[in-house]
Formats: sequence, structure tokens, C-alpha cells
Amino acid sequence: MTSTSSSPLRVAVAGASGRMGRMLVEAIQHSNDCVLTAALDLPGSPALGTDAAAFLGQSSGAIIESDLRSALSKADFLIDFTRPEGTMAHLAVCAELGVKMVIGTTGFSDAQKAEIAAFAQKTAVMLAPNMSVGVNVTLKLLEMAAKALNTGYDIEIVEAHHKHKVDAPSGTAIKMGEVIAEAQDTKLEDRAVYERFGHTGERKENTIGFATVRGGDIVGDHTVLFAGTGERVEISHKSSSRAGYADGSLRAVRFLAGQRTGQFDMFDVLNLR
Ligand SMILES: NC(=O)C1=CN([C@@H]2O[C@H](COP(=O)(O)OP(=O)(O)OC[C@H]3O[C@@H](n4cnc5c(N)ncnc54)[C@H](OP(=O)(O)O)[C@@H]3O)[C@@H](O)[C@H]2O)C=CC1
Ligand SMILES: O=C(O)C1=N[C@H](C(=O)O)C[C@H](O)C1
Repeated sequence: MTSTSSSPLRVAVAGASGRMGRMLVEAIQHSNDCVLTAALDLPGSPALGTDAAAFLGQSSGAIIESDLRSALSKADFLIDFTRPEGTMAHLAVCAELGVKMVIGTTGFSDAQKAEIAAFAQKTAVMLAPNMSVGVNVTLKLLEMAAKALNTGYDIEIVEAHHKHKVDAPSGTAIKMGEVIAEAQDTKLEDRAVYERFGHTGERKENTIGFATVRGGDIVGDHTVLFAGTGERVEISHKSSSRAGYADGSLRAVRFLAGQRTGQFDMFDVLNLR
């Protein structure tokens, strides 16, 4: 982890008791250059009033609260892995107060994505459906494969996640589809097939199919299949821990420390563009 001699970066975490919220609290507790100054959960959460690091048997000094403005008054960055409606409400106040935001939430509508872009004119925002280094390198591999396998290969994206996930396909799977479509000078919206059932007829040429698996505690698997005649290429990424998402989020915080406004993604953070 990077060590600096300057003041630590003051970070608030939204959804602090969630699966990712807890990973983020743990990562911040272990970091040399970030400090947890505030933690948010929804009104009614049993965690309100407790120390955000209590589940680790530690004290962070950040007491979980539900008052957004109070939390943001103590922080320069908000890391948000919640739900689209929560993230949008948080972003409006971050933009007003100049708090920079790392957004990991997935499942935004096109209208919400446009709103995020507008808010990013007022504060710096890093939005990515997957913060792991491995997934972002996989996206680059997909770009290369999609260009080279431009004709004669049927593209299918298969993702698997735990039974608690509420959006489908995953934000990462959609991003993979977008990267592939763009590398082939097309748009995903013109090619995506999200559902198949019953008498579907033969596969339509140039479509990009999506398949979703949900079960148990699967952290996150993604495979893209380029199925040709006589051969197929499979590019896969499998997460066995959420730690990589949290580490990537802290890298994003450090990146945003050098930005005033604008919307960025993990390609910017990891210098992969
Ligand atoms: N970009 C990335 O790398 C990754 C992205 N994700 C995404 O992050 C999001 C969260 O995932 P995960 O941690 O597994 O989910 P969880 O359900 O475990 O946690 C979500 C947290 O947000 C809170 N929350 C729910 N609704 C709202 C709201 N409207 N406003 C504020 N807070 C709210 C929940 O509170 P309560 O429990 O009280 O409902 C909970 O604390 C998902 O969209 C997921 O796809 C996940 C992993 C990696
Ligand atoms: O909900 C999850 O767990 C995950 N969500 C993200 C997504 O939708 O792509 C990232 C990761 O796959 C885990």
C-alpha cells in the first residue's frame, strides 16, 4: 500500500454494513494513506450508532449514522456501493458540497447515467462496474479479441454471482458487451440479446447473447465466448474474494485526489486507456 507523508485522505463509506461496505472499511483500516472519517447506513439499520469497524473487533472512530450531510461534512471522498437510488441521492449532495465520489454500484438506467455525467461537472466522480485490476485487464483483452475476431464468431457473455445479487446481467457483463461492441464499431443496444426461452429460432447473426447464473456465495465469474466454426475462444475472469474490489476503490480515491471535476473509470485509474 502507498505510504505518504501528507495528511491522510478522509473517506466516508456508504452502505457500511453491506458486503462491499465491510470490505471497504477493512481495506481503509489497513491502508497507510486513507482514514475512515464517516460511515453511512439506512435509517433503521441495526448497525446505526456502532463503530464501523466493530465487526473486525477494531475501532475506527467512525460511528455509523444515517445523516448524509453530517457524514459528508467529515469527508473529502465518499465510496458508494449501495443501490442506484441511494447512489443518486448521495451524488446530488456530494456535487453540492464538492465531495469526490467513487461509485461501484451497478444497475443504473440510461437516465441515471446521464445524471451522473452532469453531476461530474461539479465534482470528481469515478464510476466503474468492477474495480478489480484483473477484470479491467480482461476488458482490454476483450477489446483485442473483438477486433481480431470481428467476423465468423458468435459472442456470448456468461456471468455467475451469489444469490443475493439484485441486478442482471451484472454491470461487468454489460461493460464487457459495450467494450466488444465498440471495438467492432457497433453499439451494444443494437446487438444485445438478454433473454431466450421457448422456440427462439436460430441464433441471429451479430448478436451478443447474455446468460445469468445466480447461486450460493459465488463472488463473481465472467466468461466471454467467441464461438467460431471448428474452434472457440473463451476469456474468463473469476473473483474468489471481494478484496480486489476494495483495493481498486482505494486506488480510485488516490486518483481522484488529483482531480477537481470530471467523470473517470478504472481505465483512467489504472492507466489502461
Ligand atoms: N464496482 C465493483 O467493483 C462492484 C460493484 N458491486 C455493486 O455494489 C452494490 C452493492 O453490492 P453489495 O455490497 O453486495 O450489496 P449489499 O446489499 O450487501 O450492500 C448494500 C448496502 O447499501 C445499503 N443500501 C441499500 N439501499 C440503499 C439506499 N437506497 N440508499 C443507501 N444505502 C442503501 C444496504 O443497506 P441495507 O442492508 O440496510 O439494505 C447495504 O448496507 C451492487 O450494485 C453491486 O452490484 C459489488 C461488488 C463489486
Ligand atoms: O453484486 C456483486 O457482487 C458484483 N457486482 C458487480 C457487477 O454487477 O458487475 C461486480 C462484481 O461482479 C460483483
